[in-house]
Amino acid sequence: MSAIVIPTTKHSLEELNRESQMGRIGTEDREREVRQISLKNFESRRAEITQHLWSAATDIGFFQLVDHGIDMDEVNHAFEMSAKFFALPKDVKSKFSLKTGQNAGWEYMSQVRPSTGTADQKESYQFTRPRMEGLWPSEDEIAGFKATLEDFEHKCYETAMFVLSCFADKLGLDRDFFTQAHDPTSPTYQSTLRLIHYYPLPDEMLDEENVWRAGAHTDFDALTLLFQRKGQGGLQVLPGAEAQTHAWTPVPPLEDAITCNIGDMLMRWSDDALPSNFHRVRAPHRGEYSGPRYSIAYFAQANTDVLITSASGKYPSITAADYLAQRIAANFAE
Ligand SMILES: O=C(O)CCC(=O)C(=O)O
Ligand SMILES: [Fe+2]
Repeated sequence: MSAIVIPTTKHSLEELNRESQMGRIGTEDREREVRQISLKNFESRRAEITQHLWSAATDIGFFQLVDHGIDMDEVNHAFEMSAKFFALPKDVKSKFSLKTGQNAGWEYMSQVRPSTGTADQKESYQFTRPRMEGLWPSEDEIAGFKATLEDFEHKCYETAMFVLSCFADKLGLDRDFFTQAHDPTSPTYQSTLRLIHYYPLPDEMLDEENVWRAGAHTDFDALTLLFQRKGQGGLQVLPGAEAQTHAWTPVPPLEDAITCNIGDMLMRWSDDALPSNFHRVRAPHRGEYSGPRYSIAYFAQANTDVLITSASGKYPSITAADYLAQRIAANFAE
């Protein structure tokens, strides 16, 4: 049995030290429930929805939004664009390579998680509104790509802001506190839409121990919205408070649901009232579907000039720019 590499680098952020401990395979726990929350008639049901969101967020930390108002056609369309992008030849995709530290552009096999010390078996394309100069494929390369992504990103933004406004109510903040902190019209906006393509796993890699589609991590952001495809499972969650059990719960890949989780930025901001959670995408086991897996994530992360403060003083204040820069540096080599 080959040993799993557990990186021992000491980081200045507490969350990175936590993450470094999470690389082992562990076990499965199918008892935890990933709740589904309907956003139907959300304006008139706001109080009720807020209770459901808060309860799920402070319990398992992952929940799935249904009746969320983003049409299945739009979701399918975004996934079509994603498939077209990743199907481009490598030398074309290289024209749109990730700008260092910027969360914009294309990368492949370059994200090394502090938990596993090995590259995720994936490629991804990040869309961060103010940083896209030179990073869009032309209309000849993929017709409608830019317009589709811009539109889809905005729908994600609106959904994320609704959820965050419910949390703001519970935290005793102004309802639009987080909306102001994520202003998409500002050049300091740094929320990101990420298209992800996990490579098919060749037979000989199926039994290898330290092969991950996405190594265990918590998200850097305030709130993540994730779109999955039917039949393309592998996402697993582990609530932070139960991290020492190393018992992971599968998150079903429901096509019509948006899977949400709290990120570290919101955990700091809420003084741990809203806990971020570990999650990962494990490699398929022998006998399971091992073809490609596509997902799309929207990361709501406060604008660069926003100061993330902790009312209790538990965490030192840090700008959202510095916070993300440290997290990105710990995941991507220069
Ligand atoms: O692809 C997935 O299901 C999860 C991706 C993820 O956790 C991430 O990119 O942060
Ligand atoms: Fe994640």
